Amino acid sequence: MPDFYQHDLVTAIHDLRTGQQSRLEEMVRDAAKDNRIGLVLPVTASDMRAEPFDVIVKELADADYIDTICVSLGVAPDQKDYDETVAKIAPLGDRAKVLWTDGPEVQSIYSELIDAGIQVSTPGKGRSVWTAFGYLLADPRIDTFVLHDCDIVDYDRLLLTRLCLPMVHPALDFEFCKAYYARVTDRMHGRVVRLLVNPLVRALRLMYPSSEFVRFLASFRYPLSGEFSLTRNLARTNRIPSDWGLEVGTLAEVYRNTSLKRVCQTDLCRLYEHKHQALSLEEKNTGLIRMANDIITTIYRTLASQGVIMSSDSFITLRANYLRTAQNCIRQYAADALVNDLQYDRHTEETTIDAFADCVTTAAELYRNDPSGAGAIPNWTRVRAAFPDLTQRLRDIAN
Ligand SMILES: O=C(O)[C@H](O)COP(=O)(O)O
Repeated sequence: MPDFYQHDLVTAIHDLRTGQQSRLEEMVRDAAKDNRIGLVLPVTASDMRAEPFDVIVKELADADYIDTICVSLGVAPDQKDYDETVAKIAPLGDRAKVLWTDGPEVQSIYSELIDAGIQVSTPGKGRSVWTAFGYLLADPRIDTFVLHDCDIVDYDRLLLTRLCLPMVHPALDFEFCKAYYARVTDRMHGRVVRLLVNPLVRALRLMYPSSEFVRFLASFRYPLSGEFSLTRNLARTNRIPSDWGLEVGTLAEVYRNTSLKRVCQTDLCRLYEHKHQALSLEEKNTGLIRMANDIITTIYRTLASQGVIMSSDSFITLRANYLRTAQNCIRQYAADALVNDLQYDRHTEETTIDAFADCVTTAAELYRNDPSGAGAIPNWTRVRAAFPDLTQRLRDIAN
């Protein structure tokens, strides 16, 4: 995306197509001598067996600037899932370990935490990431934590380089770096970002103009990207939502725990493609509708925690305003698609925003029934206060 526009609150690191991969890697390699990097790869058994994971492992074999790799394996009930993952990552050497979150040892740690009143009962990417952060925290040498998904089609190391460099380069002082990209094949994807989050955040800006958090959210070009890097300190102090609110919830924690000038977003310089979830308008508790509900509820809860009062009337106005804004977005996407020679199914897009408008209302109910949301996993600072040796135990399990 070769433009150099900067949003007001969050620095954008653009891809101006001037940096050579070898040169960028050399910079990361130099910087990583003093600022060690730990990489978290959350993976399910089915993703581990899919082609993108093989490509990722092949590419990472040459990423010698990554000190430690924690493959957090979930949705993997069988011993053979674990054994196969261990075999697959063997080319990465001793720096890479599999943390099997469905395995008996990690499960017994979760039970211990639940007995002590620490909420880790919801399986999913949030819990896998949290557990992997614990594994990395046990090693005091690791300063920067990086995370990316394992279903990225056409993965190449440049993506990793661009996530690491803003964090580790000694001339820069960022504490959190979020990826952005366009999700495009022969059509535009990223339905939740394009058709829900972007118009919803615009509607929220209109209704709550003094909310700096809403302005912060509006500054991200792809607020749902699953790829980000952060300092050890933030990895320790951020709470992690265990549901689909993970990405937006992480932004809320970053907003709370660091200064805005230490936050940036980086263009991963690619048309990013991954597997797609179904959008079933009938099934309210699965796929993209479930994702939408979790995301909106996380936003409501975050606003409430910042003192914003949302009444029944404001939810009615928000829904109406969201819908109008989303319709405007569809007009913009249709124009963009046409000039880029992409397919564009306007009818499906319109049906989708109707379904998301219902989510704006459903999430209001969810929020009213549980305003503070018991779902987030406590941060590692709190957990380590209760269980000082826990991170080391995770390390011992994986080693
Ligand atoms: O990023 C998003 O909007 C959601 O993950 C859905 O993405 P998709 O429309 O590309 O499946």
